[in-house]
Amino acid sequence: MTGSTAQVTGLTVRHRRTVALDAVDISFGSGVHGLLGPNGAGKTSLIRVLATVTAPAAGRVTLLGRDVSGHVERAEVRRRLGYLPQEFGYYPGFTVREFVAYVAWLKEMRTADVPAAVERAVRRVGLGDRIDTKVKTLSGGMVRRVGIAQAIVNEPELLLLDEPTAGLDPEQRVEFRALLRELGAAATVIVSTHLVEDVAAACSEVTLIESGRLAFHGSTAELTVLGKDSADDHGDNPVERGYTAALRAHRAHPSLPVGTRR
Ligand SMILES: Nc1ncnc2c1ncn2[C@@H]1O[C@H](COP(=O)(O)OP(=O)(O)OP(=O)(O)O)[C@@H](O)[C@H]1O
Repeated sequence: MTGSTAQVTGLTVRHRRTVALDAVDISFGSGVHGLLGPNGAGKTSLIRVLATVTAPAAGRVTLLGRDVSGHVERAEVRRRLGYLPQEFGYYPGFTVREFVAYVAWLKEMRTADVPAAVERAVRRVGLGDRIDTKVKTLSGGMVRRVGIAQAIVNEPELLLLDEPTAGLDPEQRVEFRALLRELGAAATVIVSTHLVEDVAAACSEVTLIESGRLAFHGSTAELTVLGKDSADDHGDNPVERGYTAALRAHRAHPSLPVGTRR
């Protein structure tokens, strides 16, 4: 892994009395990173901090070489990142082209570059033939793909996708994983998912969060080995067994992330 694109140290996020992330240290370099963990583990909280949507209660966040506690740095970083929120809002009267172009404008892309960038992003998510369709008339899975198109329109160096495969049918998921691998060749891609198959198929690195702490950070191959070495056989495939083994090891010794590489 070369230099880190996103790094957090001592990251603490609170939602009123709930501690969503508890002094987490982690860094992400180029490639596709899967973010896994049980419901309520803190995945969305981490992605929202990396997207500069939420300010942490404590800790330092460095994205694309900039400390984003300053608003000038934050504005610069926002132009260079892409973000698909878990619940993504859109203007229903907009066509796909209008909506993705609107996001390009928000990211302050050069006006002359926008039309071609919009067409390319929409084609990459397989919606080229729907580009002039109103978003509100599309299926849930297609709307999700519009969400991915708006996240990649500026060819981001850091791409954050919160459950991008939710609502996609099996064929779309397979195509989407191929797109993820392609995007990960040039950028740092962080994808939260509940589907261990997404991680096995598309991610080179895995970060497992549990109760606001890091339970595992390493390569997908390392997680798989953990599953092979495990005495119990919970899970239908090697990565699922690795996931269960890492969670159990973390629950037994919560202060020791398994496989952590700095
Ligand atoms: N707006 C909020 N107000 C209060 N508590 C919140 C809020 N958002 C998240 N939380 C709490 O923070 C913790 C972490 O939530 P987060 O959404 O980051 O988890 P997650 O891993 O993304 O979960 P899921 O897999 O269910 O999407 C949970 O205990 C959750 O209940």
